Amino acid sequence: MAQSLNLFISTSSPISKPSNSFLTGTFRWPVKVKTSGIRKPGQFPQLFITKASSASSDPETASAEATPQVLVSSNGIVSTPPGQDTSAIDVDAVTEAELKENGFRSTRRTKLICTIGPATCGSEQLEALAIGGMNVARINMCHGTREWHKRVIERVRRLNEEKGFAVAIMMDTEGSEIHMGDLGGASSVKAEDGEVWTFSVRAFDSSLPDYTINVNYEGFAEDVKVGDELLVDGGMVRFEVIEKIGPDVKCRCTDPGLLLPRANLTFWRHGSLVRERNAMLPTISSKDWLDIDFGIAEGVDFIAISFVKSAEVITHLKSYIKARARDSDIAVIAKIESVDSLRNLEEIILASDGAMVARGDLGAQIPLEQVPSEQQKIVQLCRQLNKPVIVASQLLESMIEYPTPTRAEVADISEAVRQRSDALMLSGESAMGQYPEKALTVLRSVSLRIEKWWREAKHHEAMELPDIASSFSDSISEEICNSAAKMANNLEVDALFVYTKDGHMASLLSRCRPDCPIFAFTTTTSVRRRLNLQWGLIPFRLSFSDDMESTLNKTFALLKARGMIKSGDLVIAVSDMLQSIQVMNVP
Ligand SMILES: Nc1ncnc2c1ncn2[C@@H]1O[C@H](COP(=O)(O)OP(=O)(O)O)[C@@H](O)[C@H]1O
Ligand SMILES: C=C(OP(=O)(O)O)C(=O)O
Repeated sequence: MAQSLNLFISTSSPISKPSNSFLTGTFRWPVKVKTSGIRKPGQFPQLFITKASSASSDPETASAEATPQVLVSSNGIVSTPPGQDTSAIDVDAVTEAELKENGFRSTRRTKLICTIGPATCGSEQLEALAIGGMNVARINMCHGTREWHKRVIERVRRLNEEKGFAVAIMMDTEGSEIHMGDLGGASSVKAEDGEVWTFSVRAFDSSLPDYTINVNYEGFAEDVKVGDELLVDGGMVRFEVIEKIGPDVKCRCTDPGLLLPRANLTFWRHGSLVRERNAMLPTISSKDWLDIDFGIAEGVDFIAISFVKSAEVITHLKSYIKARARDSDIAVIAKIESVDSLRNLEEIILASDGAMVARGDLGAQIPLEQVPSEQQKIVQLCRQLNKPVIVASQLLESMIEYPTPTRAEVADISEAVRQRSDALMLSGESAMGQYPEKALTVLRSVSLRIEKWWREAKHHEAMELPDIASSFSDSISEEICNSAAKMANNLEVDALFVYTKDGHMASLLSRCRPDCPIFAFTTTTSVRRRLNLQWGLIPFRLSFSDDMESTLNKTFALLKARGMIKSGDLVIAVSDMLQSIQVMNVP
């Protein structure tokens, strides 16, 4: 008889215990729980443990003994008497089309995001990144035209369709930040120590005069004062303001470095950030709204909002998205990169679908030495509140120019992985660097190594995960996922399976950061892509059949075909999809 332990939570509807149930454990049948009226009886999430069939991929040699016992009814009880079911895992249960659609194989837990720019926008380059582990492609609306971004989105979508990837698209808005203009077509310009440059709000008709930088903020010349310090790209290059002449501001370079097109500008006075009118600018500019319309029309998976100051802007954007596209499940990511966003951190994260620690701009707004502790705080808070979190910027800055990372960069990546952030993001390294694929390889191999070390050393965190459920049925999901993840670690099972409609239960499992991989099965392509941002989730899209057993067989078959599980593996599965499971009334 197959190794099988089934844990069910049923409604209090009057049902009797069937004679041949598999119920084991410390609870009594029927388990009485009060229904909140949110879900109908029989629609509760569910947890069970099963053992992968010892059947080889050859159904001829399949053993009925090892058939997974997955037996459910709408009232939450097992059926199919032991020994009667002889169906082994059938590799034919999964179609060619489904195999092709689900080509994704990595069990790396930390997800990787690549900003797409001139160095990576071609189909072949995008495919190389997808093969190299890119889970999400980020397009930054601060650069390039909408037509350019549209072509990138089309290429990524084609790649997903033709090669079975689930690369999600994240559109990042420009926001109302002060930034430099284009550099007259140059991809970068070096500013040397002591050189005098002019920062001007003037619109130049033809090409920019030498040593001149255009600034996008009308009030710039009025706001800065002689003696102010001007930081480009969060301090990568520094200038001192030496003279103001009408719309022109003359500055001397004090810390040399590379000026990149449209780099962010901040100015400091007597060691403090000057926010003044910049702080009054709207979070979402009129250009951003047009970009957001573009993102909605293109069906991007995530919209990242720059310089979020409060939760209201996130709530406002989410209702706008719903009004524009009723069925849209675009997730909104808050970029934490300003003093205001730190001040209102918890309410912003609660209102958002995820957050980004945008260390580039954050490091220009708070002292650099505070960035690591803020990063840790944001990562932990996001996990507690069950929101995916991205650590971004300068992870491999030196690889924009050089083929190998610095030791300090490797240590920085390791720390973000050790903190269990959901995702790491490449910016200039992949957008315009000389070694985008190599940079991605470094992210991948460092992530894998630290994750492995963490598991081997049995570093289970004792992090307190607060209850976050807002309804009774959500509480059930949360308890099941917490228990399943704990059980998975204690029993050292090989995988967690989650069958999920909207991804919620998958994210609850991910939040626990269990040791084993989490295979997440959903029926929707967009949910699959969205889950691809979250720690430890390996998302697949499949159509489910009416009975859970054949769905389970199908998922085993898919994973076997992909070489991701093997016969005899022990699996814990949870599901929030009982609605679609066949009703089998218990006599
Ligand atoms: N779509 C694009 N077109 C041209 N250059 C880009 C694009 N996206 C990114 N880049 C380049 O990569 C650099 C780093 O990207 P990113 O961090 O997203 O931008 P920024 O820090 O300027 O907001 C940018 O400064 C820019 O030089
Ligand atoms: C990711 C960031 O934002 P952006 O690239 O838009 O400046 C950052 O500032 O770290």
